[in-house]
Amino acid sequence: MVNLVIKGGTVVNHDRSFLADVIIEDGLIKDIGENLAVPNGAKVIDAKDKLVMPGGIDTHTHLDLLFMGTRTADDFYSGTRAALAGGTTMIMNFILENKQIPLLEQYEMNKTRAEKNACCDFAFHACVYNYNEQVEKDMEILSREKGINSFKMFMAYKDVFMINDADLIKVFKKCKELGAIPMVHAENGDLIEEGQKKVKTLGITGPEGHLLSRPESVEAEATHRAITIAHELNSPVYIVHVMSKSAAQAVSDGKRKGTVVIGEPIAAGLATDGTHYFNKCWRHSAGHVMSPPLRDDASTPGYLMDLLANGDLELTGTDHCTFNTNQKALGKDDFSKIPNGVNGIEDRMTVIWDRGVHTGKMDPCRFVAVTSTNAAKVFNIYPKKGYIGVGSDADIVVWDPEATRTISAKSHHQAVDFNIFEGMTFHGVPMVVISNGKVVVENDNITVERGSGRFIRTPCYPDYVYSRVKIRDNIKLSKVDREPYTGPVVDLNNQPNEIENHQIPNSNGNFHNRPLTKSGNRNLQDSSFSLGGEQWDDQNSRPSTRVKNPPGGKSSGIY
Ligand SMILES: NC(=O)NCCC(=O)O
Ligand SMILES: [Zn+2]
Ligand SMILES: [Zn+2]
Repeated sequence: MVNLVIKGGTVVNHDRSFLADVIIEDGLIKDIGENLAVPNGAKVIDAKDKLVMPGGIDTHTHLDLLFMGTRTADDFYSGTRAALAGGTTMIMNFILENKQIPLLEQYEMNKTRAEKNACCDFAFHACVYNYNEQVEKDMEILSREKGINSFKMFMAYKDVFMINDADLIKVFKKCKELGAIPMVHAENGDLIEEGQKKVKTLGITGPEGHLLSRPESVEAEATHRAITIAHELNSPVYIVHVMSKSAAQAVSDGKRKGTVVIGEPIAAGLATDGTHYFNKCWRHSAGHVMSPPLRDDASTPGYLMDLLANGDLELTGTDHCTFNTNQKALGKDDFSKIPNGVNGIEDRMTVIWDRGVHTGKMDPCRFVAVTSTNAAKVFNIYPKKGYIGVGSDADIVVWDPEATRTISAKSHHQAVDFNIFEGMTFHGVPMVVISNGKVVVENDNITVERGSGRFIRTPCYPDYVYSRVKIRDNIKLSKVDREPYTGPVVDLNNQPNEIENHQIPNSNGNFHNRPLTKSGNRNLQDSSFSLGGEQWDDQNSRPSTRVKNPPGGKSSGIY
């Protein structure tokens, strides 16, 4: 049965745009073409002068999350309803429960809640806090049987969610074995702890302390570390909420070096900044507290948008994690107790259109790529999602590129009582939103059904991420064929006493004078000269010959 015909609009996909009608039947796109006949009984949506685009996919949400002692203002119902109001038709929510609860149980809890309440389709990312046999088994079941292809680790939130580097490496390796995507919240948790102590010692207790204790370098260092680990393991890595210029630069550098790194800026970081932390109004200032913080370098949003436009950053989420003012007030006397998180689920599409397309930084095709298609590709659900094509899910937004929306907590559909974009006017507004073939938003009327959203499985080994990884794994290092060395070899037990007064490092890298042997030579039998497979030069104590020299003179950075 034909349900809907979208007439006369410009269809915009990530790769091209063209004038066409779109016919929708049973939740799927049935036909696309010019001047299609309207089948009997079909509802017609007039899209003249409008754009017909794949509904947005928000890669990063926290709905119904208990965090820092309190539960988010938005649950799966209010959050997905607001998402649809803004033109987002699918969300990807983090499963983030108390780390004592096994991952599989966390998954079941979240799936039950979402299936009962979500109004749009949803998928999940799981979070991993450490590595052991149980976690390994759960990761296998989640990815092979339960439809989860992404695992997030926190390099911050010390003593709560933070994972150590050794376990982080193990999780990266496990993800690679499973064809899953390791994601990281990249901030140095140990340095944040130091920063918080320092800032509090100065008597700073207000929200500005949040920014001051988490400087850019703390985000950039962890971003660089995560990318380096991925590079050396030939693993992909997904950096969630890239918030600063220097972290974004680390992502760009990683890409240029050939690492498969996906950088995700969020609506907040693309359109507002950390100068708000210095606002005299505590409520206003605390309302912007999130981690990593918005940056007080006011050129940051424009810079992040530039990188999103040129491809260095790949896709967008919101990190929608909302707390009302009375919840933020848990930290009224101590910034480190302010629940972290801001809104965006409803605002993202409009914010990115305005700051990205309306400014001329990106074209509508790139907008579709960064708000929908690239997410579908990265998480392996393309072209079911993220594409206007025959057979794809009918998740569609009819977009008015010229209409404007002034955002306010008074009129938004998010449950939270604060909006970080309060009073800001943006171009680009969804006129009609179609979710699973049903009109759910039309001229500001929202008609959603609690529990109508479906769980979308994200299969492992997305080509978009893994095809390069697989090819590179097949490029084997080979040794250099050469004639064996047949010349003399120094006898270490019978050397002239030429290093008598030199200090040489022991195997810990400490320096000490070696005792002379009876023969008057240094006793070199305990081989302090060999550190980690490297020969050491006695004169200036640095490696002189790399024993494990890679073939062809290549360093380990072959990618
Ligand atoms: N980002 C934030 O401030 N809150 C949500 C948890 C997280 O993603 O770190
Ligand atoms: Zn995070
Ligand atoms: Zn988050």
